[in-house]
Amino acid sequence: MYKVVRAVLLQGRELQSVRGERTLFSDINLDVTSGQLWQIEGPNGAGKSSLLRILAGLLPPQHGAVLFEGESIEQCRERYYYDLLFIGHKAGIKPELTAIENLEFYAAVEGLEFTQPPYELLAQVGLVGLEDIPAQRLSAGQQRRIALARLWFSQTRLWILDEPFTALDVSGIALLHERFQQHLAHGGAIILTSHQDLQSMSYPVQRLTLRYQH
Ligand SMILES: Nc1ncnc2c1ncn2[C@@H]1O[C@H](COP(=O)(O)OP(=O)(O)OP(=O)(O)O)[C@@H](O)[C@H]1O
Repeated sequence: MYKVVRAVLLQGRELQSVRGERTLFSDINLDVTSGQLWQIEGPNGAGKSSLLRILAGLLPPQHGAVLFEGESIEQCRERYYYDLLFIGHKAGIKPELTAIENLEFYAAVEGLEFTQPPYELLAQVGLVGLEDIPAQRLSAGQQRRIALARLWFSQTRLWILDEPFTALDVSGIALLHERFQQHLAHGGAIILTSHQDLQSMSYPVQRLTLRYQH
C-alpha cells in the first residue's frame, strides 16, 4: 500500500495542444483517481503521446493546466517527479549496458533500493539467462521487458506509460496485466496509451478517445 492515498491524484484541466499548424486537441479534462487505469485511445497522430507528455510535465500545453493533488505540477515539480514514473514509447534503456546494469542505473537515478535481488527481478519479467548481455544484442521485446522491469521495483503511485505492450509476446502482456492489477489494488494509478483492447481485463478501464483533427 502507498502511504498516502487521496481521492484525486492527477487532473488535466482544459488542455490544448498545438503542434506545428495543427491543433491536436482542445479542452481535454481528465480526473485520475487512485486505483484507476486510464487508456488514451485514438488513431495514429491524434495526439496520444503528446497528451501523455503534457501530463508528465515534459511538454507545455498551449492552454490549460495539470494538477497533482490539487497543485499545479509547475509548482510542485519535485514532489510530482518523486511520485511519477514515465516510460516513453522508446524503451529508454541504455543499449551498451546489460539488463542488470540497466536496472542498477534506474535504481541509482531514482534513488531506490532494490526490494529483491536484480537477478530475481529479471527472472520475474522472463529474462533468465539474458541478464549479462548488452541490451543492444537483445530483441525488441526483450529490451522492452528490461524497461518494464522498473514497474516491479517502482515505488511511485502514478505510472504514465506510452504503448507499454509494444513488442511484448503473449506471456509478456499477461505479466504486465498482472502487475497493473497489483498496482491498482494498492492504490496506484496508471495512464497509458495502447491500441490493445483492454475491456476484458480483470480491472476496470477508463477510456479517453482522441479524434484526429485536421
Ligand atoms: N517533436 C515534435 N515536434 C513537432 N510536432 C510533433 C512532434 N511530435 C509529434 N508531433 C506532431 O504531433 C502529432 C501527434 O503526435 P503524437 O505522437 O502525439 O500522436 P499519437 O496519437 O501518439 O500517434 P501514434 O498512435 O502514431 O503513436 C503528429 O502528427 C505530429 O505531426
